[in-house]
Amino acid sequence: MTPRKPPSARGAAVALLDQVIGQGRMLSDSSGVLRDLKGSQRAEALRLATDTLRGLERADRLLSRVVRKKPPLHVRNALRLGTVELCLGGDAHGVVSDLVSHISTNNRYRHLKGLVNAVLRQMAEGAGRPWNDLRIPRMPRWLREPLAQAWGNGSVSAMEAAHFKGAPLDVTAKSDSARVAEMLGGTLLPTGSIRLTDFGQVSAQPGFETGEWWVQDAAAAIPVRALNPSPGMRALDMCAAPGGKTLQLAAAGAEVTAIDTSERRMDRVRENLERTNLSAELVIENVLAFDKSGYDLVLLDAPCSATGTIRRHPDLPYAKDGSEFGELIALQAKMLNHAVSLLAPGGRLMFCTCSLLPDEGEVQIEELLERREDLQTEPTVFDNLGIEPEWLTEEGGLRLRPDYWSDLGGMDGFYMACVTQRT
Ligand SMILES: C[S@@+](CC[C@H](N)C(=O)[O-])C[C@H]1O[C@@H](n2cnc3c(N)ncnc32)[C@H](O)[C@@H]1O
Repeated sequence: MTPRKPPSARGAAVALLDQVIGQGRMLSDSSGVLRDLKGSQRAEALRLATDTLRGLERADRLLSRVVRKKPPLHVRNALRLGTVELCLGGDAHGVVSDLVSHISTNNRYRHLKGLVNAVLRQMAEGAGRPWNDLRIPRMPRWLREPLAQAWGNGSVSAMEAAHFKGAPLDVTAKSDSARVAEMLGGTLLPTGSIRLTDFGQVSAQPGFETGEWWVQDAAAAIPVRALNPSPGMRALDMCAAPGGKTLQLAAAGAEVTAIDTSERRMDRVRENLERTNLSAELVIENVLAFDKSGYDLVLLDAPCSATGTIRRHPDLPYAKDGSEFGELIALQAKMLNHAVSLLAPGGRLMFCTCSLLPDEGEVQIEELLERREDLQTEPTVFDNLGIEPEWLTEEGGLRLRPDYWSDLGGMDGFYMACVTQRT
């Protein structure tokens, strides 16, 4: 029996694209495809798939000029990947021969290897040259339309420019942000996060092993900064995994209970707590069934569309179609009602979602305030945090968007609001 040829990173990247575009599965759910690859090849396959998804619209536009009849998805994805790589300066010989050989090893598509060879050669020889003149890739219509309705076409174009640029790496320091910024050679942002633009493997950076910081987008770090926990406060992190906000609460000295339904994701919280030498009580449970109350601080970082994270997850617009968002919106409303019931008298609730859709942010809080006249928002919690006053919203929340801080490298899209009982 001839030994099976080990998969190449490019071949695996094409399979990842099939999974995202053909099966609606996110890249984070890629362990099956990457199983037979070495660590560095896995990272390479993920990088290639991510770059391709970011430039997909441009690749399709160039390919439509040279391919008359659309080939099957797997071959189209190989052409897309090759086109993006070539247009971004990849080595023509390596890209073309590797993808042709990948297609030749597949009985179903072998007859199309000549097409792959001819098209990618054309791309390498000049058909890919207009790349930089093509428009910034747009989000698919199912997402672009509701966002344009909410924020206007100009803002959506600015968000798309931020998505196309991708994201730097932001970290939160356990204690001394200025010292950690210096140690990592990063920039200290106005809100206290540290931004790295040129970084290698995260776990190889100084201070990672010793737990002096953790990865957390600058926008995601703001809800806990706004809550400003004091040592000894009882804090409930209702949807905690992988634990960025749990770590912030614990680092501030709060007594934290962290809940999540996912055992696998809770393992990440446990590892993060161990690495940073911080502690929290971990509860694996549906938060709607959790009925211990009396918390000074309740943080509800609710499950949502995650449309604020497209800079880092360009697969999202292709893996999703918005059909599950209605269920998420209903769940967020239920969780908000429940979260309020767990507060101690005088306690504060921080609701947040990494979403760009007002239905998962502003509208949730407006509707909560309509349902519960005894509640109010506390916009003053966002004072002196290094954010721009125009990011505050009418109902008393804070709206963050990927096109904000464009000169500093952007931020995730996020919504947050602090809710208290009226006195
Ligand atoms: C947006 S993520 C939380 C991110 C986290 N707060 C952080 O900062 O790292 C949402 C989390 O909610 C959890 N979740 C979803 N439904 C839940 C439920 N009914 N009860 C508890 N956790 C839930 C998911 O497993 C997921 O880990």
